[in-house]
Amino acid sequence: MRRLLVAGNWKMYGTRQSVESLLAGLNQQEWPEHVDLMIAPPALFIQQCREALERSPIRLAGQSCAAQAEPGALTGEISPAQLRDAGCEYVLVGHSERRTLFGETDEQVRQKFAAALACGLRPVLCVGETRKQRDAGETADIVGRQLQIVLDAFGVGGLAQGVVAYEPVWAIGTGLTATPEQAQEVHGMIRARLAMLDDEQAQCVQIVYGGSVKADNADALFAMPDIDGGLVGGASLNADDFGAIARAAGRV
Ligand SMILES: O=C[C@H](O)COP(=O)(O)O
Repeated sequence: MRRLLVAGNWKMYGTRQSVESLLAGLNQQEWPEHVDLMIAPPALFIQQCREALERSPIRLAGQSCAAQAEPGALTGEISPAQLRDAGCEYVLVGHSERRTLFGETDEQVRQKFAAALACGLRPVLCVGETRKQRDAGETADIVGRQLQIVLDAFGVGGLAQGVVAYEPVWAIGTGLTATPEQAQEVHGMIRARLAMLDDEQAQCVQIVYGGSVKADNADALFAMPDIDGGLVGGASLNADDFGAIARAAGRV
């Protein structure tokens, strides 16, 4: 039986003060047992989060990382080794905002996935199609290609050391959530694709959904057989909402 993961991606939001009050709110929540919890704050706040969440089940993640594990002259980058050293256990790779706004390629995503694994981090591989691609019936091809680049290098076993996050780009930050059925269709397709290569490992891979997950749609999404939790953006900036989403995962 797979555990569910509820992950918060704070993106480029927060000040020291707002983070302090968000962390205080998170520490007042009742967290469900048997659910993995993680937040990805801006790197500047990782230390602050680590200290405040010392006694919390919430684990930490980087929002991205450099494509190499070794130190180097890469101004502005953060290596996966540095994230690990700072107390992170996860790192997002290939978030659609990195792909579309910063031009990250599949090859760079593969390198980041590799570098994260080499440093003992669990990479969260983000995949998903745009509205235009969905309307053109290309969802399976796009998501399949984004997965394949990692599968070619590491197989299903390598992917199982991380997490897959299906995030339809058209549902991110738009309030337009994929219906549970739409999301399940893609999650099921991903699982089937992995199962063709290695059924045993495929059943172990956590596939989480991201795209306007809220307290009031989380139950329906998490009830789907191949939706193993959520990658939550906007709603993770409110401690009560994030807590409610985590408790929805606890009810599965
Ligand atoms: O990483 C999180 C996703 O981009 C979803 O963001 P959202 O919940 O604000 O739509």
